[in-house]
Amino acid sequence: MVPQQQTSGMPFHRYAPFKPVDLPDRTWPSKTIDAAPRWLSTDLRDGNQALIEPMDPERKREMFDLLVRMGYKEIEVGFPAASQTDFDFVRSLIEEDRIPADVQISVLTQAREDLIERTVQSLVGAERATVHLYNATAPVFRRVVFKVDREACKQIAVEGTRHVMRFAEQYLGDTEYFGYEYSPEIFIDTELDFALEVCEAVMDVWRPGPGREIILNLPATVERATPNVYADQIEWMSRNLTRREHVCLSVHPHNDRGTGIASAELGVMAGADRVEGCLFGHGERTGNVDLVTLGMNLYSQGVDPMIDFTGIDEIRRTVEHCTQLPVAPRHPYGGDLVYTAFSGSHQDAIKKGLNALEDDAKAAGVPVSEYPWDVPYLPIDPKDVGRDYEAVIRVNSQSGKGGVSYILQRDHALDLPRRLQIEFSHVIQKHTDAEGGEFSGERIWEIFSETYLGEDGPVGILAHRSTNTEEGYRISADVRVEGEIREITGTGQGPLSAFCDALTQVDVKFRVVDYKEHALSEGTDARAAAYVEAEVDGETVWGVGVHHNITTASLRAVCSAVNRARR
Ligand SMILES: CC(=O)SCCNC(=O)CCNC(=O)[C@H](O)C(C)(C)COP(=O)(O)OP(=O)(O)OC[C@H]1O[C@@H](n2cnc3c(N)ncnc32)[C@H](O)[C@@H]1OP(=O)(O)O
Ligand SMILES: CC(C)C(=O)C(=O)O
Repeated sequence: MVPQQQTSGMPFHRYAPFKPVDLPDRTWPSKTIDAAPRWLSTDLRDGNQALIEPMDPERKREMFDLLVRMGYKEIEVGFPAASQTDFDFVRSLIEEDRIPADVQISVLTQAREDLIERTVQSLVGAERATVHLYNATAPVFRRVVFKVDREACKQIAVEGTRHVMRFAEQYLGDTEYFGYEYSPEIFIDTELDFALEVCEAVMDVWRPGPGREIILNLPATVERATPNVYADQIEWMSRNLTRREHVCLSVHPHNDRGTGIASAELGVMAGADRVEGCLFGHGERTGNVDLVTLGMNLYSQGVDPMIDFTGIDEIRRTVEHCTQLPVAPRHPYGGDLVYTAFSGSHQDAIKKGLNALEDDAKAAGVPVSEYPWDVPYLPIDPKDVGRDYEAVIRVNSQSGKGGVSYILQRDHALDLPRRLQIEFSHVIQKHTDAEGGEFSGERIWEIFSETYLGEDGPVGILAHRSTNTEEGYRISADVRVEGEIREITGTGQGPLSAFCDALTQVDVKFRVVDYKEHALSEGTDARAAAYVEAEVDGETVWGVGVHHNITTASLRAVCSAVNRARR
């Protein structure tokens, strides 16, 4: 019988389902995103206001410089009326001339006259700046927080906009470009017709037109619906707003349901021109939408995010330092473990994929870094964000031959034949089962060396001399057998068969089943590896030899197989 789930007993009846938007001719589902939206980083405002310990001025400056380096052109730098620290930070950016000419800073304020005046004052001397005004428009806020009806709520926004314009005229005469942003806070819970009415009333005051845009930012202040509902709301607003060509429609998703990314992406498909968020999703509660994931999602689809993520680890470290909060190891694109595979089948496919990529790029005469990426389990090339392949494959008890042999290839250029890969992965498996935990490249090499390359077994080769005549190959070798040094001779078609023939003189019955050799390095210091699969005294085993001389490497591989069979 199929298992039957039981009722949770939790009071789920306290929560109402979200009302869908009546938009049967919605167009966003068939849209694709083929260009980056405008980005606004609110790390220094929404991100900062949600920190356990808000950033001190030094950390704020570090964050600001990082955002500028990455290429953000719109940066919300604070809430200057909130505190002297916030005010002073904005002043320091302006007075110390730290804002590049192509970067627009913005500052947030409530719609209160005294706060607006102080906010505008913080911007004196800025070449480019935006004031961002908000008031909550959702029913529960009108009823509980502000105790106003719709009309009075709208008037808060309208009056606030008038104050912004008046104070800007009074204090910001020298500002080259003064921008204005308005947010009906809790937009997603606001009746759409009312959100539209308030935005229209604000626009009537600001009077957007050519060269005078207005940013209308529609926040999912607390994410409460599936992302398709937000997309419907955005498309509805985009269709119904007047003066749309002078409106920069902006989305500001939070992540309460864990779908902030989808909300932002569907919002852009629905007509948003701009996205507000924070690096690695810092911000109130579960955070603002994560700008790193959004940008890299575009990148992984072949769209230029217009933001530089090449040093993702440095970005992460700086954000961790500034926010004093860790980024989770599984965080998309930037977490420690996100390009790492422990499991055998993943490792196998990645190894094959990376090898194929190299071969295909070589065949096409294109550098690997430019060749179209198509490697299983890795959505992007980790090298594009400054990671190397070191961490891509890591070995523990879940790993198989692909991962183990990948590490030997990566660290020691050993290209193990398939059946040797299988044999050695069983050796590793015994160790991981017994010892647990992760096995480093060094540990794997240590086990490989002990298993195949040790020279202290019952049989060892000390020296060899050979002649190649018309009758065939003749070898004479000094070998150590059970501590005794013997000279043995043999003939064959090559050094390997001649040595096998010679070994019969010391009672070793050796038959080569498979053999492979390859160079490990180039130049005068070149070394080679030889792999022999052999039937020794009735048992099939692999042996490995590594030496500057390829013949010595192959004879060592034979001794390695004999020793393993006798061990
Ligand atoms: C969704 C968001 O992230 S919005 C941004 C939120 N960020 C912050 O609040 C951080 C900075 N804020 C602060 O430092 C302070 O709240 C200040 C300085 C702005 C105001 O401080 P105070 O005057 O002490 O007010 P308080 O913090 O209690 O805020 C609540 C008051 O502001 C009013 N208010 C809240 N938002 C707004 C708004 N957007 N416009 C006008 N009034 C508002 C409330 O109705 C309430 O008024 P009341 O005291 O008359 O009931
Ligand atoms: C001020 C607004 C944009 C905000 O932060 C929110 O609604 O989340």
